[in-house]
Amino acid sequence: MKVLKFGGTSVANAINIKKVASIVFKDQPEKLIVVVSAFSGVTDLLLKASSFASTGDYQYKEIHQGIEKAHLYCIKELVALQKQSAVLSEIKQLCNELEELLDGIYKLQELSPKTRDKVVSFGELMSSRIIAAYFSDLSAEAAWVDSRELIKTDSKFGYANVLKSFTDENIALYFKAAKARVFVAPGFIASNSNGNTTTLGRGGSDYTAAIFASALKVKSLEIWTDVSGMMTADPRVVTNAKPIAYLTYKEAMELSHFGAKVIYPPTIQPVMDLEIPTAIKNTFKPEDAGTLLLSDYSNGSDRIKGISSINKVAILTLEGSGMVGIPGFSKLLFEALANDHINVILITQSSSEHSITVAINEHDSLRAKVAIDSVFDNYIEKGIIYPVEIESDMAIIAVVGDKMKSMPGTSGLMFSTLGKNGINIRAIAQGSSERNISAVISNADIKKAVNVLHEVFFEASKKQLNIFVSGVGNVGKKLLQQISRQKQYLADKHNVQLNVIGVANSRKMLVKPIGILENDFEKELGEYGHTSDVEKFTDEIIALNLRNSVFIDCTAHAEVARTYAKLIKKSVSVVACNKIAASAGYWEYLELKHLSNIYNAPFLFETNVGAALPIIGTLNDLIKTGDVVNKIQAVLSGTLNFVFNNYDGTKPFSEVVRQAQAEGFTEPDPRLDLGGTDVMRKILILAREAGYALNMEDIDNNGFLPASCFDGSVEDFYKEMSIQEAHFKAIYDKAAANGCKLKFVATFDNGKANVGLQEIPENHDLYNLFGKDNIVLFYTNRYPEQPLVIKGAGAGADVTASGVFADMMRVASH
Ligand SMILES: NC(=O)C1=CN([C@@H]2O[C@H](COP(=O)(O)OP(=O)(O)OC[C@H]3O[C@@H](n4cnc5c(N)ncnc54)[C@H](OP(=O)(O)O)[C@@H]3O)[C@@H](O)[C@H]2O)C=CC1
Ligand SMILES: N[C@@H](CC=O)C(=O)O
Repeated sequence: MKVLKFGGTSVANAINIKKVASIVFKDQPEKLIVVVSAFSGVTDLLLKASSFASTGDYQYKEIHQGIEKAHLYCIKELVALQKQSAVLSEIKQLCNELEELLDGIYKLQELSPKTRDKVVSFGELMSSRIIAAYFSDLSAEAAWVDSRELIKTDSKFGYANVLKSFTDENIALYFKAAKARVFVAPGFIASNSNGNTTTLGRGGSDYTAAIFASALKVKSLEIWTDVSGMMTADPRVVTNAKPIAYLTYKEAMELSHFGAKVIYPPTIQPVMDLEIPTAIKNTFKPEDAGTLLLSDYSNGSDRIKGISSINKVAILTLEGSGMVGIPGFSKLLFEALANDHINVILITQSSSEHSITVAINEHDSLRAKVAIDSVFDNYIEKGIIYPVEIESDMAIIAVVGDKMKSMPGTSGLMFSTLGKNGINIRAIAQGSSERNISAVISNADIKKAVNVLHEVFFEASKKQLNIFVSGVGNVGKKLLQQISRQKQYLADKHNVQLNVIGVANSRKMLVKPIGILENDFEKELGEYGHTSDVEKFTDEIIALNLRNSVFIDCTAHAEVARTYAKLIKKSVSVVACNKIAASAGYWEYLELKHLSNIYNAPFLFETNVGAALPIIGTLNDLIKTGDVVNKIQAVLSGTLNFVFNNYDGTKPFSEVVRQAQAEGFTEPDPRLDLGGTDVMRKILILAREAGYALNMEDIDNNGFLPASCFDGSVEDFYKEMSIQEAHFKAIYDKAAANGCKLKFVATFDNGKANVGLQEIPENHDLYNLFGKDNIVLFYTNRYPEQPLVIKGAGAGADVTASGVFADMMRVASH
């Protein structure tokens, strides 16, 4: 014998009920009990109607009519015409009874739990009658059975307790004598010793099925629903959630208590006691394996089977010296809550016994405070206990799995993952069964928390990186192209999934949680983007609160650089080719590095010096391994190297500069390159990364541009450079006459830094430097005479974008 239960959407309408029939009558030669719940939404409507009636609101009539119409319509859709009249009159009669009951409530304007149970029972009574009539139409072996006659409870209306042995005996006797093969029984409803209808709690149809299953010690119980089993997480929150093939009863109990709504928690106890295999299957995809609940299963090593959460929780903390070492203190606390019917979801007490924290439903929090404070008012008056503190807007996240007790490191992984993602944990609880570790966190973090934990426990194979690019000019655009080209490779070979979620330029910004197509970003930005606003862009990133978020700054804008601290404090990593932050005031630079450490969000800017050349990374490695940098000599401007490599007076100086700009080597404002500011920033960043506390003001700039070039706009700058052509020619001729090349050199020596144009003779390390190349010579304790040299292309959108990309991948593997 088997028990099958169909609920909610499985019995929403005639089409779905036909699907149920195809499952029930498919190759099932054995006896079956089919437990059904009310048609989808009907229980809510019945509750609403009774509540309207009790407040004297005539709308209950309309609801009643709607319910009647829907049920009669369903009969016409399901049952053959010649067999309809019997069931139509049965349902009509039930509808009349229901109407009389509602009229009575309306007249008395009173609704007791007993009457409410009676009203809601009509949902299951009608659905089961109709389905039984339909099944009888399909097979002569089908019959209706009244669960109220068989399942006996106490009189706790709304949530009645089953009188187990009496019920078991009743059920066994009944089915021993019954002749049909397929029995259709209403779920959820039962009766007390006086024959009054009781109910088993919302979702109680699952429980009805389990009661039948355990009373008859059936071979299996099947709970048919609209999902393919219990999932590793709520699929509405985690897109990669997957069905769990096997669960122990205890794991299922933990998951269902903790918000996984697939099975009604009390259902599990009766089947667990008798070790009845229980399958959770999908009516709409019967071919899916679903989830099988067993007492134990030896294969499978997943230490965590699922992640669940409860929202809208408040935590109450009772604290004070008055509770230390006093027996019975917690009893008083929990009695106060119990007396006020307040359910406690989680408890934690520090071993110092100085505080107890409990989590409860948010809507009970004020009642709980009043109840507890009044019990402890004596202690509060004496100042040895503080009044209860309430923290609302909390949520509980739990990881569940039997095997975690035999595998160390589960809680370590859980908490470090939450920590790495900037999720603050307010309280922790782990039952002694070691089957569930729960943490209380802010409600705002719950989606992110479930996703990051799902990623580490179930998707170890793919890490999501959520990318926001500010600045989509030369470098930003190239970066998006590179991401687009490389995405599949990274997903396949490195298990990193790149999602570009936001882009912005100075005019428009767009944040699109489902992702922006990198190759189409200009179109999307144009069509759907809003007016750009640096603050709003970062606020949206923070509000989205996506795991592994990385903000990429490809602008040259100070306002954008000013947002880093705010982002890092929310655990958003920052990758910048914009040099403004790392070359701002020393304390601002240090603050960002410090924040990056405490919030565990990388702040990376390798491209600030020498584009994609591994200069900052190499310097960091030297310092980390104990080397000391004594001197740096470098050519750090791609623009200036290009200009002086290409200028010999045959073409005007200003035109060579224009060419450098057209090639994408210059800053958005080329005066920063020509005036030496860009190189000052770079040597400053190197000195700082080497451990020296320098500022821009500490650097001497031996510039070569006449002061007049800095007046006016960028166009004025180009005009002025043409006017000053003779000045540039003279500088060039003098160097050439000395057999030298012109290089704009940056030096850091003995704690001091300077930049300036130098004539470099042929035998010098800096002489053979072509095109837009950069070179850096590090003189350190380990490299005292022969410096460590890094040389190569030091500017250009493509190389810079690749350096930014590499920093981004460093964030991914952080
Ligand atoms: N080019 C190179 O070789 C290297 C460049 N870098 C750095 O890369 C950065 C970008 O350079 P590059 O791509 O050449 O510059 P571009 O001028 O080509 O691009 C700058 C981008 O920033 C956008 N922008 C400006 N202000 C804002 C703002 N407030 N909010 C959002 N976006 C804004 C611009 O928008 P809009 O288009 O609307 O003006 C544009 O999309 C610079 O900081 C530079 O120092 C670093 C190493 C090498
Ligand atoms: N404008 C810079 C680009 C890289 O930082 C340069 O010319 O080197």
